[in-house]
Amino acid sequence: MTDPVRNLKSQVLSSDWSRFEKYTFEFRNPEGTWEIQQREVYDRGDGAVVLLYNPDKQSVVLTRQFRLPTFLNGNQSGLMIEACAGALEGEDPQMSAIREAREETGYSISAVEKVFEVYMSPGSVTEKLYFYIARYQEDDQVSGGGGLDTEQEYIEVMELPFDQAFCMIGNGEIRDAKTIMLLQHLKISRLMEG
Ligand SMILES: Nc1nc2c(ncn2[C@@H]2O[C@H](COP(=O)(O)OP(=O)(O)O[C@H]3O[C@H](CO)[C@@H](O)[C@H](O)[C@@H]3O)[C@@H](O)[C@H]2O)c(=O)[nH]1
Ligand SMILES: [Mg+2]
Repeated sequence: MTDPVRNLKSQVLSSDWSRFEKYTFEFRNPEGTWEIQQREVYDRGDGAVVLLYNPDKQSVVLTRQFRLPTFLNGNQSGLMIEACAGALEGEDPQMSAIREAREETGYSISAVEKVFEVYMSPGSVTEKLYFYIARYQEDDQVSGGGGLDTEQEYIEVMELPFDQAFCMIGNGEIRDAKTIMLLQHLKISRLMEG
């Protein structure tokens, strides 16, 4: 297959916590003609998300934390209910999911099950997010979680009945894409039905 892009050039607009670049490139359009395009792209690396679930208790573990971008766009409290997630820190995505579960929720899980890999916002963000689910037991909780103090995360851990969490998608209390995807995955795959 012919490469769809040639003469790719970029200008760094910001390079601080993450990288924001403006790309200019030639794109081979469906008619086979090369045309010049420009796109601004945000690169904050890849991430991993894991939904902890317990079919015996019919429960899931979620987190609640302040998310500035949502506050800037209509979410008055800025709080978001999410499955635990985090940026990959140079490690295997599975290990990252296990580490984030421990840091954010306090649950020490030893294995996760892969669901899928997804580009969450392909028009502007490079991030690929690795999705996992993991069964947990009550005695897997080895600390209160809450995230790293050094990262000023202030994460609240919420253990909820699965049915309640699922209803919270419908009533708008849960409006984070990765979390909705994983709750729906649990439902579709009937993993909560024993
Ligand atoms: N100083 C500074 N700190 C930042 C910035 N952005 C993030 N941080 C800090 O870095 C921490 C990153 O925490 P993680 O748990 O690794 O990531 P996350 O914010 O939970 O992100 C996860 O969810 C995102 C949204 O769904 C995903 O985009 C991301 O890949 C990951 O899965 C944040 O809590 C915050 O303390 C920034 O621009 N500046
Ligand atoms: Mg996180």
